Amino acid sequence: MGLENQISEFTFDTFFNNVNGYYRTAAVKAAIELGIFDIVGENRKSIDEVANECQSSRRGIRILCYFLASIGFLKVDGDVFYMTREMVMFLSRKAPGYLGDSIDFLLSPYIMSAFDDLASVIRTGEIRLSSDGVVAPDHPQWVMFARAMSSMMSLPSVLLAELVDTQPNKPIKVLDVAAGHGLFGTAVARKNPNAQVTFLDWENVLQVAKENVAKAGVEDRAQFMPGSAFDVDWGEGYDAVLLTNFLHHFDKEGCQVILEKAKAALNENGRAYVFEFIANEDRISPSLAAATSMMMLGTTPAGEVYTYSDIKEMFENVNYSNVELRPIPPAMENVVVGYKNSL
Ligand SMILES: Nc1ncnc2c1ncn2[C@@H]1O[C@H](CSCC[C@H]([NH3+])C(=O)O)[C@@H](O)[C@H]1O
Repeated sequence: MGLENQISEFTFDTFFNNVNGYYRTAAVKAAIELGIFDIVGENRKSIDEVANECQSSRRGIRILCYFLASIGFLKVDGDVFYMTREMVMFLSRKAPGYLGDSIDFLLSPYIMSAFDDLASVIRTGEIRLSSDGVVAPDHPQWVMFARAMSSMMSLPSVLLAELVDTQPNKPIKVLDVAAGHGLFGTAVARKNPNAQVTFLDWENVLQVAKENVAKAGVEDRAQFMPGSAFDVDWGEGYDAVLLTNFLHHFDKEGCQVILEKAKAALNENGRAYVFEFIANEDRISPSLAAATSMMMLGTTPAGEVYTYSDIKEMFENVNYSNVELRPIPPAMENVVVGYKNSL
């Protein structure tokens, strides 16, 4: 049963499919680890063939593959399994849109442990992870994030660069805050040969950004600024400040501190670009926005996913002149552009 049906009508299945939701997690993780999506790929494979190729028990593969087909991760025709074009695009290791690496971060024991006792997190308002969870200084989890999640950001980073670099080849100065893998700033540097880009993040995470900057061949136009975005001096005169997947880790006050720092660092025509999962005003769609809020509930002291009106209000509270929502399909995230001064 698809998620849409589950939310439109509560049934017996709704209860058990959600209580047993961890079977889905386990099955998808096992399939990625066993290489099942690479074995099936663009082929049609029988249970015996899959079992042989991944050197696994026939019973295990049979039960797993039928379950994967029941949750939409494989197609089945009798006892032959195959994948749709979309499945191949996201699940085949060699496809550019491959999502499988994200489990290294999303299903890491550290992140999963944040949800061991969610009721107590909610009752006490305190996360189970030590100190500030994933927003603690120099948190090693972000190095893993930068490696595991970068492939998901390669298309969005190119789409955001299109928005940022409106006048081709004009010298511009860009600050990529909480850069992680650094793909967003790197995409601007690749698009515009006269762009200078500064990458800000924890020292350990910047090592990954440096690798990606070198791979893109733009190291001569890259600077690195280690430390906390809340503490370090960002400098000034930037045409663009990129805030990608950062604000949802903090409460509104924290976000406003960041937006205010961005405003002070921008030049008179400068713009801040917030790239985020944005919840619709109903706060239940898109479902990944509501799910990302759950992630923040478990792993950060105060973060959550915001609606466009929340983000607009935060920008307005720190006196940006204009705020505009710019979807960049097919990315699931949206961009909110804040203009320091009127156009
Ligand atoms: N206080 C902080 N100062 C600077 N970076 C931080 C801070 N807290 C968390 N981070 C970084 O915030 C990033 C969030 S993940 C977002 C990474 C990237 N901008 C992307 O859109 O994919 C991680 O790289 C963290 O290391």
